[in-house]
Amino acid sequence: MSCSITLKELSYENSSKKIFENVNLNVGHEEKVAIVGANGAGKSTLLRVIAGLEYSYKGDLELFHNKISSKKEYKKFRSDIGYLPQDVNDYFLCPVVIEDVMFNLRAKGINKEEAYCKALNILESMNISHLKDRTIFDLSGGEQKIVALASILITEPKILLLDEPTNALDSSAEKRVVDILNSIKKSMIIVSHHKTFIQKLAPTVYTLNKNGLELN
Ligand SMILES: Nc1ncnc2c1ncn2[C@@H]1O[C@H](COP(=O)(O)OP(=O)(O)OP(=O)(O)O)[C@@H](O)[C@H]1O
Repeated sequence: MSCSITLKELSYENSSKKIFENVNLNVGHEEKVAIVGANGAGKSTLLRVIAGLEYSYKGDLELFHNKISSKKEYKKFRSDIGYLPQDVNDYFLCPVVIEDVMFNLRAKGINKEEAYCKALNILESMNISHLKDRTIFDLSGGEQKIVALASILITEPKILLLDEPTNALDSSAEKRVVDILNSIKKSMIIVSHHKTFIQKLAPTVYTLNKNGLELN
């Protein structure tokens, strides 16, 4: 199987305790996998490790069959990874919605007009074009989440790491996110407590517990 993400005997501990251990996982090309588990089981930390935000792990992390053993090596793959954190507040790069959604395209050298058109298209496809000129920090938590998702999807990363993507969304926004994510053919790891959301999206579900990841 062609794997986008491979984890072998991955473990992580911070200064005071072991967060998770014995984590083994293969996520195939365009495969969608969900991870569930109790509060504090380490799901968000695991996603942060895969997203290249935590480096003091033990075991192997491979992206597209390349073993990542340093920050420098991770850099080669950073643009392939779209990471939606559980709390999106600290991750916005611009104060206005349309500017934030355009930002990563502009950073890749795409001209302003093209970036603007693409940003508008994605906001329309997510039914949030009415938010385009709003200040991000005046939006509701659910609106911020869906704007953050638009800012990630616009760059078309090969892998999506989504931490509670429907947290704070109302049912119509949740349905829109399900439809959008179902239409995207990418490798995904979705962390969520929403069982019905997961059922609609990910055929493979693991529980993270003290033994590692167990297939449900
Ligand atoms: N910045 C941090 N500093 C210290 N401990 C932390 C930090 N972030 C997380 N932890 C601890 O790591 C453990 C795992 O947290 P994590 O957020 O990864 O769990 P989770 O499974 O995502 O939980 P939840 O379902 O509640 O979101 C918890 O015991 C938490 O207290």
